[in-house]
Amino acid sequence: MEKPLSPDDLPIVNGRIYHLDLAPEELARDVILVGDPDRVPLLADELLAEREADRFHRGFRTITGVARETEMRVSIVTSGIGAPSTEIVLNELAALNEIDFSTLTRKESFEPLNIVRVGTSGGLNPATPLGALVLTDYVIGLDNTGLFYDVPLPDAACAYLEEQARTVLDRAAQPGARFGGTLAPYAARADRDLLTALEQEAAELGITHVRGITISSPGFFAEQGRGVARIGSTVPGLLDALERLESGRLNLYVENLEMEAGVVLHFLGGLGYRAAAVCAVINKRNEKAFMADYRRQVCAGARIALRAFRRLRPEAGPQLMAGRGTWRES
Ligand SMILES: O=P(O)(O)O[C@H]1O[C@H](CO)[C@@H](O)[C@H]1O
Ligand SMILES: O=c1cc[nH]c(=O)[nH]1
Repeated sequence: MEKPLSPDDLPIVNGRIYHLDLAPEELARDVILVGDPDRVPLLADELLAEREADRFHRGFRTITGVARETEMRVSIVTSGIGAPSTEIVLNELAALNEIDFSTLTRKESFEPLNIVRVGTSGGLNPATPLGALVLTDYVIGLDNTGLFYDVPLPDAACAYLEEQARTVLDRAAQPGARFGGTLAPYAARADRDLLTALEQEAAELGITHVRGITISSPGFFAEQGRGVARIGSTVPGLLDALERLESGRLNLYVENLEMEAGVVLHFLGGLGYRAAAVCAVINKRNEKAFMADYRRQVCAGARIALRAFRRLRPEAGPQLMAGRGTWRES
């Protein structure tokens, strides 16, 4: 018999997972993951008919309820900013889904979660307008969080992108830079069915969108080509280098730059969950433009995610409240 997990392996406090402060029954099978905790109530107000759970701990807000339009249960969860914070959240979501909290052992069977990151990003393709939604087809992670998870390469395109990214970053490194040549990009891809469903829903709703390659950086400033006083950059021409990246047979543009999609698609793909990312372009560096109010765009991203979940699981049907605090999940 499997040994139960100990609290230092998986901290659970009063039946709730430590950072998210959630109990297993408070998590829906379909999840929208957002960077900003304030985006959780924004999307809940806009999209949910009823709320079941509303938790907030260590900056992570989660609201679970039933979506007005699809009548399906959904959890809207905060990832926080960047791969390290996101990695904690993803592990806790997987634990909520896969661990029996009463015995602290792994369940013999469970349904995979469906998770869509709905975020904001900087646009890299001059042809893609401000406010458009980028549906990530492939992602290149520049963080090293993903490197701690030895996920097999999803396909040959990922191998090609990793090689390309390594080459352009090495070439663009500042000569003599202490860390030049040490960046180790990893590639991952969105779940094919989820991506197709998102694209269909965006097209059906007439939402401006594009499918492309996303770059996930481990930070916002030097890691995204922004200058910093007094400290040099390891890769000063980062944006130009990324724009030169060739996608080979994929024939996709490098569309956007953000901070979480890499670890989301890499880690969840490795678990066999369905994962995708939809990020609004809120700035364009070539136009010196920045969109401070992007509420309409993230609501549109979340709406196509909800409709995509319904497209993937039409058999789920309306998930109405069966009694206070108890839900029928299919
Ligand atoms: O709007 P969110 O989802 O937070 O996403 C983007 O915004 C943050 C940076 O401002 C990073 O988290 C980046 O990935
Ligand atoms: O430029 C941007 C805009 C949003 N999010 C990012 O990570 N970068």
